Amino acid sequence: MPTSATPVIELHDAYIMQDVNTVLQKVTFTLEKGEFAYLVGRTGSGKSSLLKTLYADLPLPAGSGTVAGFPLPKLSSSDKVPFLRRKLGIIFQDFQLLFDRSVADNLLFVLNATGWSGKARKQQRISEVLMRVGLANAASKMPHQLSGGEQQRVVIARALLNEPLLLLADEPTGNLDPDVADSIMRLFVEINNAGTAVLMATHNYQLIRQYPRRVLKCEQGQLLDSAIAPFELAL
Ligand SMILES: Nc1ncnc2c1ncn2[C@@H]1O[C@H](COP(=O)(O)OP(=O)(O)OP(=O)(O)O)[C@@H](O)[C@H]1O
Repeated sequence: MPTSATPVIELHDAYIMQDVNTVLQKVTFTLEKGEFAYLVGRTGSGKSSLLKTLYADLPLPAGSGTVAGFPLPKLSSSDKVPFLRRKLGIIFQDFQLLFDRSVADNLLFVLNATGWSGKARKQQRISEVLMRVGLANAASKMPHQLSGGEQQRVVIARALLNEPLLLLADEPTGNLDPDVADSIMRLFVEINNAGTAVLMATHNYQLIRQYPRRVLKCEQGQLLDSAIAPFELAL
């Protein structure tokens, strides 16, 4: 099991592949516990593919890597994927809420799927995460009664249910207007300040300038790292 000094992500000479095509090669980087990094790069440069590899939706065919202490090679085809996913919070641009049930039931669905028991315990956890994202009064609402920003907060609450070590976010502010994007970003900063590592793919350079952090950039099949060699942010 990981110790407190174990990074949450460790990739060494990793190959990120889509089918038979190499998207990124020789990817080497480490994300420490509680660290925050952006993931940038042009459309099609490999951000989503890298994130998918990290949550074992794509295999790691060459190189080595661990996420939350789980070795990635061969993991995507094993029955251990759910154990990895319980250590992660995964947030996509399109919210993927279940629109046929309330906010509380969306969260309950995940608690039930991840082995929680005890009605009172589950209600308590749902209240806690909704409070955390500033939606204490939204439990009984249906997703369509919420704004886009509020729906994204529910998605973030859902990702926090199992106290993840790491949040992987793919364009979490992509469909939101600038003010709402800023409030979602502040929420990510708060969550990160409380100790959860965050890797966030984004095209929003304004947010990066406003909340400067380490930047990983997918470019021409490689991953550049601002912590090793600073680069211009412009696309
Ligand atoms: N399901 C798939 N099957 C085959 N190739 C894919 C698949 N998804 C993406 N690709 C290809 O992999 C490459 C990287 O795509 P990826 O979605 O990782 O880029 P991205 O940087 O996340 O782009 P965007 O900013 O548009 O989301 C692209 O060439 C893309 O066409």
